[in-house]
Amino acid sequence: MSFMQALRNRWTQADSLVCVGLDPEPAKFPAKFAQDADAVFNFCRDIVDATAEHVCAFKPQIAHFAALGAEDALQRVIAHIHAAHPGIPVILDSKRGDIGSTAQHYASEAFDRYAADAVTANPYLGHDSVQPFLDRADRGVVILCRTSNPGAGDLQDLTIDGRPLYQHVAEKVAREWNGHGNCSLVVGATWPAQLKEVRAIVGDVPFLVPGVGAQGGDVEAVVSNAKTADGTGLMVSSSRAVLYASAVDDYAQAAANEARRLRDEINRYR
Ligand SMILES: O=C(O)c1cc(=O)[nH]c(=O)n1[C@@H]1O[C@H](COP(=O)(O)O)[C@@H](O)[C@H]1O
Repeated sequence: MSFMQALRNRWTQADSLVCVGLDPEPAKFPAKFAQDADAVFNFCRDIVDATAEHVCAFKPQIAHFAALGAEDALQRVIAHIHAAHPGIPVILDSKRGDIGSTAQHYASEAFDRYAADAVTANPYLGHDSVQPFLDRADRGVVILCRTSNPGAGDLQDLTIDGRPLYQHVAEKVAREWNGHGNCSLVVGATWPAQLKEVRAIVGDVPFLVPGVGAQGGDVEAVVSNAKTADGTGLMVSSSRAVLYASAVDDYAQAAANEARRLRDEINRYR
C-alpha cells in the first residue's frame, strides 16, 4: 500500500491526525534503562506499542539514533512498527538533500535500508535533488517548506518575485513535483499564519506539522488554519511531550495518555 493510502486509512480508521516522533535521548529515559544495553530499541518499542492506537504515523528522527551509533536499533524499531502495527506508516525524518547521484543513495537509505514509507527532504538543491525520492511513487516525500524553528524566516521568508521563498517552495511542490501525488510539506505549528497561506496555495497536499508540545504551538490555530475541507490533511507531530511525559516507570502509559489527549484536542477543532 502506498504511503498516502496508508495515511488516509489511518486518518479514518484511527480517527487521528497525530504523528508521534521517536527522538531517543537516553539521558531522559527512566532509570530502569540505565543498565539496558538495548535501551534505545526497548524504549522506542514501548512507546510505539503504547501509542500506536492513537496515531496516524510514526516519525523516527535519524540523528537521534545515528549520534548514538544506534542505526541498528532504528532499523529494528521500523521493522517492529511494520510487524506489530501493520498499516501505520513510518516517516524517516532525515531531511536529506544533495546532488541527484548522491540523493539516489539517500532514497535507497530511507526506503530500502530502513523500509520507511516516507522521508523528510530538504528542497534547496532543487528538483534533481528530490527526484530520486519523488520517483518512488509508493513512498511519501515530506518537503521542508516553513520550518518550526525560531530562525525559519532567515532564509525561508526572503522575498523573491514579490513572495516569500517558502511560498515558492509550496507552489513548486504542488504544481511541479507532485506528479505521483506522493508529496507532503513541513509547516511548523509555531507559524499559524503561514500554515493558512500555504494551505491556500497547495489545496489538499498533506502537511507534517511539528511544533506542538515542547515547542509551544497552538493546536486550535493549527487545525483551524491548516486542515483540508474534509477535516484531515494533517500529521500533527509531537516528540518530546509524548516520549518524556513521565521519567519514571509509568512512561509508556504517560506517553499513551499524552498521544490520546493530543488526538482528542485536535479532533475537537476538525
Ligand atoms: O521535520 C521535522 O520533523 C521537523 C521540522 C520542523 O520544522 N521542526 C521540527 O522540530 N522537526 C522535528 O520535530 C522534532 C521535535 O519535536 P518536539 O520534540 O515535539 O518539539 C525533531 O525531531 C525535529 O527534527
